[in-house]
Amino acid sequence: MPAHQLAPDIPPDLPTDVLAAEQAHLAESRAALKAMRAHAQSLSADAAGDWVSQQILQSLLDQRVAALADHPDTPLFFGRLDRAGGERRSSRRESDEGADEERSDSDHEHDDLPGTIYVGRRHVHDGTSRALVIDWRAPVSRAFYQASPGDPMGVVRRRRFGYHGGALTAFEDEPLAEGGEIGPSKILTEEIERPRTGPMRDIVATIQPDQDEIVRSTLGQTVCVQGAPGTGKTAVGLHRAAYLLFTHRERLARSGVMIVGPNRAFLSYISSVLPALGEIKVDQTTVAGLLGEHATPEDPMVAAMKGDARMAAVLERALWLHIVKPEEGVVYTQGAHRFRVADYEVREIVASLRGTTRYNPGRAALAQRLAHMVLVRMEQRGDSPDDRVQDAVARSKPVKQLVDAVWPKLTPEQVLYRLLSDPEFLAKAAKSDLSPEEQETLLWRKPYRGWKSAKWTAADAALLDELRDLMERTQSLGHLVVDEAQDLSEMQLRALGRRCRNGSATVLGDLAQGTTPWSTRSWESVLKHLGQDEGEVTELTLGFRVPREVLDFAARLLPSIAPDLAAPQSLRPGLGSLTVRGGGSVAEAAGEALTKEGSIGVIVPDAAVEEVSKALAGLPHAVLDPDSAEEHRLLIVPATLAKGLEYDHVVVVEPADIVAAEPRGLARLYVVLTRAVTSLTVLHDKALPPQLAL
Ligand SMILES: Nc1ncnc2c1ncn2[C@@H]1O[C@H](COP(=O)(O)OP(=O)(O)OP(=O)(O)O)[C@@H](O)[C@H]1O
Repeated sequence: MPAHQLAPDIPPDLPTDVLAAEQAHLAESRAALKAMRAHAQSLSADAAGDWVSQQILQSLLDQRVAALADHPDTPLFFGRLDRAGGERRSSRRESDEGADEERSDSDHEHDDLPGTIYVGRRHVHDGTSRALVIDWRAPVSRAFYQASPGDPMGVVRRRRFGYHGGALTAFEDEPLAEGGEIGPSKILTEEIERPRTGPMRDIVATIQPDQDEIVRSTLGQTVCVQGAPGTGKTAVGLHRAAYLLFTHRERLARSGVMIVGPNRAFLSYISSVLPALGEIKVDQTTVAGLLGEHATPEDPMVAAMKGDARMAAVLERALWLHIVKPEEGVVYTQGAHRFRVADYEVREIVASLRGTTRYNPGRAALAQRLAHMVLVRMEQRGDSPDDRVQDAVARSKPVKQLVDAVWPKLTPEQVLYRLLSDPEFLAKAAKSDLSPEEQETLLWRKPYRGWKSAKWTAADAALLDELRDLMERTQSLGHLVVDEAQDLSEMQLRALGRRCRNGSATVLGDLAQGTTPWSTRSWESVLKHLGQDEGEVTELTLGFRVPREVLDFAARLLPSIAPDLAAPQSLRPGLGSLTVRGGGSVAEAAGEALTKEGSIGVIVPDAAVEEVSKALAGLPHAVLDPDSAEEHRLLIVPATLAKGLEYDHVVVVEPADIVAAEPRGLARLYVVLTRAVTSLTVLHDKALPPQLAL
């Protein structure tokens, strides 16, 4: 076991000379980072030739300066590796597959590394380019997360550092070269146990080996992670984004990386993790943010039907049904001359374009092909028209009129409006893909007066997006991280799939936490609809958030909501963390929680928010508001917004009402019962669901 198993306060048996040396290294690294920042600040964008280039260069320099900021409360390094041999050696030997394809600048500087390296949040070097701290994402840092006595990966000793505020106050050694077992790390446990305040924080210092495997999987690999509540899926997804951006900086700067989460409260909760890791250029959004903020309420049965992947073929037919069989040709007049394209020629062109192009480029191509035929006629007459003439003919009135009549200009809204309001048109588009009853389900009960006044729902947003893509190709990003993916409909998955068509994805979720009527039952199906069939499904099994006692309690719901999943495991026993109270007062429970350290979430049925807020009138509190930057220790959280969030102390009010509020209410209850880090208090006046009865 470690030579120096230490608490974060300076322990009496600490070898002070070793600690002093490490503190000196921290001071030296901080000074070097300051110098790197000063150097970046001194660089001028004036060297760039024109004004636009100057602005671009200046923005790059500003980003570089921002990335080099030293946050005094955040440890600059958290680990050290003493590698076999001790002499300077090359990190090339330790490179991994992904990093071989493309290397960041800082990696080039790692070619000749000292035998002892410090692993931290960013790369720091002194004036002679000696590496003082190495980025956790560099290939050589991998051993910090993966090395074990069974496979030391060339590491003799791993040292973990403990910090108090910004000061280095402890360390703990793990000898790796001597074989045998190493016990649990106290510093690691303390980091995991640290009370939560405010938004989610990064886990770079304590990423576990199985999590690290996912974080460092190569850019081309789509990974799908099934994991029980609190196993670190979200954390892993965010760290993978940071890892990929570091390893493939140039490529991903061009194509982009995006995080898609379940709601704005969740986005606000995770928003500071990537910036803390120096990654400020990642879009974080919700499905609604991506597909359109349409939120007209809708019967879940109808929404489920609209979310079915069979709609894709129906939409495709609906769009192409708008093409009218050409019955006439075109006559183009130039001076005294008339040039004709016959009706059968127009039919041939249309037939050859159909199915070989998206709708809008097809329209443009039809105009150009007609113009080209006119040009051929001109040439046959002895003229020598050039490309400009072809463009002019393509834009001419007779050609435009014919194109509009045969291949009409459309918007996605027009097509969907027609589909949802015209039974005959729907029947034609649906063919045998949808039964008459299913078609009936889709049709608006009360059609809108026109497509412009139609009010769209969240499920419609995915249909409109599908149509938009049939008209014009959607641009693909380099990598997409999709959180809480179990809740997405097949059509939503297709929409996200388009956005990583030429890239890859990290898909995160838990089949047991599916709360929508269209929640998936299998990850293979999710990958299929995402268009990433080759994706690898993997599982995280150890929970970091929820104490065992609480997790075991919540897991009683599993046989009813996800019978195929194994019971989740928790890292932390958390004895005494669970209280179940019949007839207890919410003000009293919240008051008790306020006497302890950390954040408090009072999770209530959505309909009870106001009532509970009144009951807590005597205590400073707020209702969870994703758009407010204000921080409150005591928050009332509507049950439907709790997904992905966590609080030190959770009070769950009236489980029976949470279950009764929606068709997958039991799964919702499982979600809310698994938000607690330290304690869970369940208050009920009504009977608990039978699965939970103690
Ligand atoms: N290796 C780790 N070291 C320290 N903390 C960790 C580690 N992995 C996860 N955590 C912490 O555990 C908590 C749960 O992580 P996270 O929210 O990523 O889990 P999740 O699997 O997405 O949960 P849920 O399914 O409930 O949304 C977070 O506070 C996270 O920081």
